[in-house]
Amino acid sequence: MSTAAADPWPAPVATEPVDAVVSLPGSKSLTNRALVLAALADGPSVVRRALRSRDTELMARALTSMGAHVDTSGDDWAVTPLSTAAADRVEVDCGLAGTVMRFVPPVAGLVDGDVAFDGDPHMRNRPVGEVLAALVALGVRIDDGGRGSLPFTVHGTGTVPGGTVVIDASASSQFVSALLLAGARFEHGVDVRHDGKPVPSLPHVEMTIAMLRDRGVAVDDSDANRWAVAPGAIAARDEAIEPDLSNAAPFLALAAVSGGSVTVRDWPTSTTQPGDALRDLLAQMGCRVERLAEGLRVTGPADGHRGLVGLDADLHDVGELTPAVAALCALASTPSHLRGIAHIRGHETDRLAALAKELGGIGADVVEHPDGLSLRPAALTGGVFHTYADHRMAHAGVIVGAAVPGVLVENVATTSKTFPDFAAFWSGLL
Ligand SMILES: O=C(O)C1=C[C@@H](OP(=O)(O)O)[C@@H](O)[C@H](O)C1
Ligand SMILES: C=C(OP(=O)(O)O)C(=O)O
Repeated sequence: MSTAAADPWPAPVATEPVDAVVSLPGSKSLTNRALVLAALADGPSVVRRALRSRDTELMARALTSMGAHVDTSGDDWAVTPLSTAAADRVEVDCGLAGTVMRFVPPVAGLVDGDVAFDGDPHMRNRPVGEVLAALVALGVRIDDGGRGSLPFTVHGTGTVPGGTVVIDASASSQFVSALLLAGARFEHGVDVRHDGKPVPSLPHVEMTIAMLRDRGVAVDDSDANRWAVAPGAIAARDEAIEPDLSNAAPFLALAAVSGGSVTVRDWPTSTTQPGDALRDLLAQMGCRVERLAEGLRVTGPADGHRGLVGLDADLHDVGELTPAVAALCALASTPSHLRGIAHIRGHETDRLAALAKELGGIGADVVEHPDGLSLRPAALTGGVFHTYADHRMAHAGVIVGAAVPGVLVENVATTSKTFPDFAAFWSGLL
């Protein structure tokens, strides 16, 4: 049962070193890929330990409304694939989920019927035009009123010719993943070539490729900036979802700021999740990071955040870790420079602007750059920390709030995008 947290929410302060072992919910990125692939598969699938959160429930609903079936009643979600029957006019709510807005339109092309997409107000600002233009080039009819953004309608016919397409995926790796996930079901497969500034979050493309190969799909990624998916069946799978390693960031950060230890159970020994980079980032900041039989344990410096050293890092590949990492940098005792993350201005909010404003608002010495942030040590104070409906801004707020009395996190409930009952879970650790 979820309980409504106060708004703004007084973030609990870690008055002593936290010592905790936590089991975290499943990965958003793995769950939503597994659901899409199951909907396109050659038989029924099971997605075990699926993440139950707003983004994954929106995905389950989108696929079900198009004619697949996702049974979300238990922890293991049974998926019956899409049928070839015509769908009635279907409406897909993308919420604020990039994975729904980008991954579902190629699937809609494979449905015989109209699928209308819209989402939260801010979702209309998040980029998707490259995916729509690519689908048009691959033979799908789309009406987006010439905007290249939500709302739009995909007029599916049940088949997509596919073939070669050139896109600029510098705004989001999800553009590439979207085309690859459904590409095997296009008549000629898909051959995606990227032309533009470097693709961010490339580990997420590697995650897509690994999941496709695991389902028997042939993917050629031997050339940089080119991914070719051969036409063919996508095998049904029974797969367990790993814990969400990006959502581990605030919990491991809690060890770092309190000078305690937090162990995340079931940390995979090998993974495609970019959150695995936290091991290295936290070690660079002065934490002890150990793999134990129980999971991954992070121990903060003896004097907590005062012992943290700043970070000079290019986060281009792992941009979604920026809010939590920036919060730690604001608390560190030496300067930091986070670079290579211009693209996170297109995330749930403009994260560079939001972090500069909100961390600055509680006393951080932070400078916003076109592609990053620099932070220097400063004494932080309490105050309201706005989240802009961004779950990871809420994570940043609770991290600084664990170290600094009087931080009030506005709309902490927005964490439900990728984590059920976050505020209650967090309070239980402090
Ligand atoms: O494919 C995915 O599951 C994701 C890709 C990344 O998106 P961008 O490439 O837009 O950064 C990441 O930030 C997002 O949280 C999840
Ligand atoms: C960028 C993110 O989400 P989305 O999948 O909505 O793009 C994120 O979770 O940090």
